[in-house]
Amino acid sequence: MAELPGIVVTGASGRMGQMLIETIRASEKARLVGVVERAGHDWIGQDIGAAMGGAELGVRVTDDPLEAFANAQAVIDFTAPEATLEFAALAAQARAVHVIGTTGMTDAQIADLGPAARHCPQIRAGNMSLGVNLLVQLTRQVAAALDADFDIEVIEVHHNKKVDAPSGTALMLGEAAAEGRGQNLADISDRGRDGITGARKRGDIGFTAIRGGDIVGEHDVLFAGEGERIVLRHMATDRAIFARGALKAAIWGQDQGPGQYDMVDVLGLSAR
Ligand SMILES: NC(=O)C1=CN([C@@H]2O[C@H](COP(=O)(O)OP(=O)(O)OC[C@H]3O[C@@H](n4cnc5c(N)ncnc54)[C@H](O)[C@@H]3O)[C@@H](O)[C@H]2O)C=CC1
Ligand SMILES: O=C(O)C1=N[C@H](C(=O)O)C[C@H](O)C1
Repeated sequence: MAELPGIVVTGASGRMGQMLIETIRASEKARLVGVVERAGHDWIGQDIGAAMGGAELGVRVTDDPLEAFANAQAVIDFTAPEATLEFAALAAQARAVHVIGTTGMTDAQIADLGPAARHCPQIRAGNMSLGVNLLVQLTRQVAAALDADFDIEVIEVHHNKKVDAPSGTALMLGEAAAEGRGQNLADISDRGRDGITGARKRGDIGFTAIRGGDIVGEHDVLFAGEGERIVLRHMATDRAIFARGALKAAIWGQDQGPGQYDMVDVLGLSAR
């Protein structure tokens, strides 16, 4: 019987890193073979299970990603944009599937991921949950069915530690709405209103970001017309939904050639 795919988790001490480690540990379809944290972190050298406050898992936290990736079939990476760029090059070198959940990347940083994907499958999504990826499709359909008499606003709500805005999910939803209208989001995006902004521009897609407490992640797409409103909503109450999606992507990626993929590919959702 073929050995289960060996997976490395980067950003091991993070909110998502720990959730991913738990998810892989509990899975019968993959093995945890490495965990990476940034140099200088307290957990470097410790057993990851013990560092997380539980039983030892026999995997030590390292700050050497190249060494960790060398023996892995997949890398699951929910860290920060600069780190993800470094990991993309190293995953390519190791020919390991690179699953990228990191958000807040600039367009230039996203373009810089391209060369690495010539050597390994690279699966990236601002949200790895089934529910949000379905909501993206619904948003595209509703936007295509309505004209610009309906103002579109994407409202996202997250915990007070989140460092990027709009969220990666909000951008996915905004892009889907723009596609539904046959437009580029960059041309009609309205972000960061403050002061005398003037009336809302017809056809724009607005973004609102709310931060507070321990909220895992909530996204509304509001279609506001004269005398009626439609709201499409996703509410995440458990980070496990993102970890399960990422693990599914890492396993799915074992059968793919080099290239760039997203969760629509992984989940086999209907054509765009
Ligand atoms: N695509 C998705 O479904 C989801 C994406 N995210 C995104 O994942 C990212 C991480 O989110 P959280 O876990 O909440 O953040 P966090 O701040 O709790 O964790 C990030 C971890 O990455 C580590 N890190 C940073 N630079 C590193 C480096 N060079 N080498 C190794 N480790 C490094 C940090 O030390 C930290 O432990 C964010 O961009 C967030 O938006 C979060 C949830 C779901
Ligand atoms: O940082 C988070 O927590 C989340 N980030 C992702 C995003 O930016 O959309 C996904 C999820 O909403 C949680």
